[in-house]
Amino acid sequence: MKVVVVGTGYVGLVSGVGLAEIGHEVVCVDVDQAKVESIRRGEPPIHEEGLPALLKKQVDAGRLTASTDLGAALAGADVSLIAVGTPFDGSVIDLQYVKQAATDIGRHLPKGRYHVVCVKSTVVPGTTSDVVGPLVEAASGLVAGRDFGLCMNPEFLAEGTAVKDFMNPDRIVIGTREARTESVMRELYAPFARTEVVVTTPSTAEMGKYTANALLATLISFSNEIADLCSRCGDVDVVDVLRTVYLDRRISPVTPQGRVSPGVLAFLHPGTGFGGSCFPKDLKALAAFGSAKGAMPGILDAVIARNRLQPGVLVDLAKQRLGSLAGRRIAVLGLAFKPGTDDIRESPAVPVIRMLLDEQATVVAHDPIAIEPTSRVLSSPRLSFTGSLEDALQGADAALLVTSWPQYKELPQLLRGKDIPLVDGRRFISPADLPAYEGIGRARS
Ligand SMILES: NC(=O)C1=CN([C@@H]2O[C@H](COP(=O)(O)OP(=O)(O)OC[C@H]3O[C@@H](n4cnc5c(N)ncnc54)[C@H](O)[C@@H]3O)[C@@H](O)[C@H]2O)C=CC1
Ligand SMILES: O=C(O)[C@H]1O[C@H](OP(=O)(O)OP(=O)(O)OC[C@H]2O[C@@H](n3ccc(=O)[nH]c3=O)[C@H](O)[C@@H]2O)[C@H](O)[C@@H](O)[C@@H]1O
Repeated sequence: MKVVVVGTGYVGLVSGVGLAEIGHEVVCVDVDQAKVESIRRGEPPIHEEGLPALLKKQVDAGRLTASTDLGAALAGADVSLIAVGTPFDGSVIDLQYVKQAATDIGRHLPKGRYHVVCVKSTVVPGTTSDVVGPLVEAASGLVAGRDFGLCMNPEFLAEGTAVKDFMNPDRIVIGTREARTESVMRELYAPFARTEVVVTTPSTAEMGKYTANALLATLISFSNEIADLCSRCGDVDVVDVLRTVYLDRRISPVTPQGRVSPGVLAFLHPGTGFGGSCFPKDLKALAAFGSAKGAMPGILDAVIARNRLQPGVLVDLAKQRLGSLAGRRIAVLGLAFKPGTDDIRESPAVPVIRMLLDEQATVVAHDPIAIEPTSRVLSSPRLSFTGSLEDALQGADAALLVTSWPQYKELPQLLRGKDIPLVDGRRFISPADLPAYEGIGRARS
């Protein structure tokens, strides 16, 4: 099939490369000329494990091309996937990019063939049917469901593991009211024959995507709230508390050997809170959407509120350990919102560093790949960056672990014999491996 992906960010580019890998002819379209040129060279504009090799392979094979010319790209295409950003504008979801993409597609909709317009961006219920469909109809003069197909197909990949996630989907959700569109989408994903497919309405698909993110974020804030209670109890450690809870067959899967396996535990680590381009904005957009519909999204509001507190919890732990932070040298370990990416959007490292600077501390920030984007949003005469973990620890009064980069597993070895307490914002290091350890959700040592 010929597929056009509109918007070549994390979702668009990874989906495009993945669809090319399973045999489709893909054109990645973006308004950003620099991104298009980078993709044409076979160089991903984003950091994502496995993407450079796969992109190069598909570009070299001629299965994936990139363009700013949507009209040319759409000629002869079977499906277009809208994968543009859907930010939160402070009060509601901002659909300007989705609307523009829908209108642009409508203007160039292939005539004389059944083309499916599919929304992959995360959008509030009703967007595909009530916004995208009418805009494509208005721009094309054609009728949705009769002349062209309309579909919502949410994406569940996570940054850092995006390629692996796309190539091994847990489920495929096809939100459409049309049998013909369903069969086009089934053909698109036919190589993922073993994956469960949920066929439903576009609005249900939209709501399912938000609900998946909202549940994961709720589990994180729930764990963090319990962690806060644990830290006030003395001799209680949240890690074992959560292990006790989540090793329950009603929550976690049972292996063929009959043992309950970690399940959701494999994902959950109490800590500095969730960041990234999705959980924060999706939770806010869903809560705002609910309020506008007359619902009372109290749980969603509480999830957001708890998350705002978490960077401060980490800084407070450092203060409890060191007393005043004024004039102290603090190593902040990790800037990316999670390991495996150089994305710092809504990273808790940013408020952590701001709070440390407000406390008059001197900050040396370490990250293997996210220094450049962070230095564009944070600067102070008391803030420096380094790509060397040893340099970050040199002369530090304390180290604050914010992102669980695998190389931080070496910290017990690097800190041996040094009087540098580690304040673990991800419960990433075993307390037993360090003489001076503070961790979120654990009575103070
Ligand atoms: N980042 C992630 O891990 C995931 C994101 N999502 C959702 O997918 C959507 C896209 O997210 P990201 O890929 O992170 O966004 P992004 O911001 O990385 O990329 C969006 C791209 O769309 C381009 N664009 C904007 N308007 C355009 C237009 N009219 N025509 C062509 N290109 C246009 C931008 O230049 C940009 O390259 C969002 O709704 C997000 O919530 C869903 C699952 C995972
Ligand atoms: O809709 C999206 O954009 C995506 O959002 C998340 O993916 P992502 O934000 O890339 O990464 P996650 O691994 O979910 O982590 C999000 C944030 O939560 C934090 N987190 C995660 C787990 C945890 O226990 N505690 C915690 O604070 C991470 O450090 C990170 O800051 C979801 O996991 C994806 O399924 C979804 O497709």
